[in-house]
Amino acid sequence: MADSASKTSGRTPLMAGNWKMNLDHLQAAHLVQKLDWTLRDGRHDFSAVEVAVLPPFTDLRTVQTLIDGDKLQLKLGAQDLSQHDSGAYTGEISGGFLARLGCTYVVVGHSERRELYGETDEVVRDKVQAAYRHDLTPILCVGEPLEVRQSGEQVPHVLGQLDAAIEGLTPEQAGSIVIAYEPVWAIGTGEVATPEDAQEVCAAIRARLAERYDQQLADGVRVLYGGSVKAANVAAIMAQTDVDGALVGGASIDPNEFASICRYRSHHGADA
Ligand SMILES: O=C[C@H](O)COP(=O)(O)O
Repeated sequence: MADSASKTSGRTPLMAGNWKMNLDHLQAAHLVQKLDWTLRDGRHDFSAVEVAVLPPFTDLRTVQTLIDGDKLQLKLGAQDLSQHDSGAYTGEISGGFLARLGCTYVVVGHSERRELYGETDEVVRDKVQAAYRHDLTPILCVGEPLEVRQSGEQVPHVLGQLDAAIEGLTPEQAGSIVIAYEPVWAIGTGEVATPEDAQEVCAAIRARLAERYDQQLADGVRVLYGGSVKAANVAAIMAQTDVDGALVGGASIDPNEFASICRYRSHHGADA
């Protein structure tokens, strides 16, 4: 069986839970403790499959305290950051603040930010740059809306977003980015892309990185899939050559379901 346990890419899969605007800091503490307990109980190997939680800003301090205090192996990230570092930007959050809170990752360019808050490709590019200024790893989201998919233009659409967002990155920066392919029509709809759909676009993303940088760099970049990922469908998606993890929304606020997603290899009998 061509499951992910047989992948030889050398890329460590990443399962990142984007809680979106769910769970206050008390609920966050409960979820993280339950998630950690469930993963440890299943003898999860965090070095084989990295696990990150991306809570709302107001939960970050609480989750950081738990991770530090209890020596949890979960990674922490935020869902957005300002393109600016400091100053008169009411309501905004600097990447510097996130770094001080122990964040490793920050989501940039999620389709909900692009659609609901008017984030343009230029803003996304500036936020990617801001993330690197603060030693945060961007999880750059790209993906096509339904009408683009229906017209068969998903690859050029996604590559256009990618090109705009990585403009000006050094090879060192580009080599550490995480890219999440999230078809907009699959987000929160229960309509997951087929594994072949996910593979087509994830492979095109990697090929574009190889064109712009080099093959070795592209081979090291993790490309995630996001959109209605659940325990029941994750193994088939992860079996695709160019899919290196998942950006999980709804299913990530259920600790049992998310732990099961993180342990997707065990669905095929391999220990993860
Ligand atoms: O960031 C996560 C994605 O938007 C996917 O969300 P979903 O798993 O609820 O479809």
